[in-house]
Amino acid sequence: MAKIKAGVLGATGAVGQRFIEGLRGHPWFELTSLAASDRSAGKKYREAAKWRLESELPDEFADMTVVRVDPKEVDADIVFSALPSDEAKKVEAEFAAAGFVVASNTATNRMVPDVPLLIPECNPDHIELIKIQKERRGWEGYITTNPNCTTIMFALTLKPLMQFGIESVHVASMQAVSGAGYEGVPSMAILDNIIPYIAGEEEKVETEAQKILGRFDGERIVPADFTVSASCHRVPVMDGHTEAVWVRMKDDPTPAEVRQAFLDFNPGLDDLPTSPRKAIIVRDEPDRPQPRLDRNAGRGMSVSVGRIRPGIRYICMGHNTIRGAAGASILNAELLHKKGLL
Ligand SMILES: NC(=O)C1=CN([C@@H]2O[C@H](COP(=O)(O)OP(=O)(O)OC[C@H]3O[C@@H](n4cnc5c(N)ncnc54)[C@H](OP(=O)(O)O)[C@@H]3O)[C@@H](O)[C@H]2O)C=CC1
Ligand SMILES: N[C@@H](CC(=O)OP(=O)(O)O)C(=O)O
Repeated sequence: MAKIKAGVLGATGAVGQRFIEGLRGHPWFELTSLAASDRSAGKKYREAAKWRLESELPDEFADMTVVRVDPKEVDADIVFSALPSDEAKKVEAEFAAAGFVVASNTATNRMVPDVPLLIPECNPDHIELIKIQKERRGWEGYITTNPNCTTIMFALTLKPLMQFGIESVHVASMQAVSGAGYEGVPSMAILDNIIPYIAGEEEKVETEAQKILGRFDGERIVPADFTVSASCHRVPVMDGHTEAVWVRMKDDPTPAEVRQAFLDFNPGLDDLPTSPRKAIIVRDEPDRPQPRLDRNAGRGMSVSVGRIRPGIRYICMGHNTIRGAAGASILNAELLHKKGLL
């Protein structure tokens, strides 16, 4: 089978680099185009990007020439978007209109009614929106999105709890510095410190999960009927968002029932290459999960949960630039391919 040609928009950035890492040697996708700003276009990737991951910059991409973020310059069937939101707003629709499948990691289109906000383990049926989106807009291509990196961790853990009738969720996040990009938080601001504010984050966290866990009624997504109240904080951790979660449920399950629901959760995505063997990993030690020890579980795609207590209260944690960003988009693209939409 010929591989599907993939491009990365914003390929030189923090998330762009994770895309390159995640697409290297992918069995279905071949990375054919690396796009970034005019500052980088025309340069070899190794000159344009400061490679900041622990893995080596793959040789096969180091000498690729970076192109501009322009549908006429990008050679691909699908583009993974890791652009700043304001730039994404301008160009993602242009790419979709030009016939590209756009798997976007940016906030720009997530809450647009005819754009699926996907977590394959939670709402694979929401891809039905794609047909509606294409008809409405008259596009050859289409846009899908993945959630904010804080939303995705707790939304995934809520999926197996939906059976108990979720009424309200409270979440307090402890977010890694990589979520803000390499130059996002100065070291003098975050070392020996916690910053109890992340611009725009609580608004996203308080709305996205209801769309993800909502019901597709044949025309639109009817949001899930629970409230989310969030408090978001930046902590001096490199990678891995940790979240304290309180969930009130109509059936008032015990911690043992909640633990069992997490253990039983099997979304049946074993045939997708980026899918972890376990989407949710239950840690029974009293002091887990921890970002340094648990963020790479399932190659960065598992969400670890622990400290399940009456209330119901628990901690969840996952890798913010893999499960929370590039890995999430790649998993979405794999779902689209499996469903014949790519
Ligand atoms: N799912 C999630 O929650 C997460 C999402 N994100 C989102 O992913 C996106 C990328 O974040 P991150 O990688 O940290 O950002 P970076 O600042 O590290 O990278 C930005 C990338 O976009 C390119 N770029 C910047 N401005 C322009 C422009 N005007 N035209 C074309 N390309 C441009 C840059 O190219 P150059 O190097 O040439 O300047 C670079 O490749 C953001 O929207 C961010 O919010 C990030 C983390 C997690
Ligand atoms: N706000 C997240 C990362 C991010 O960019 O989120 P979004 O994709 O919703 O803009 C963080 O700082 O950790």
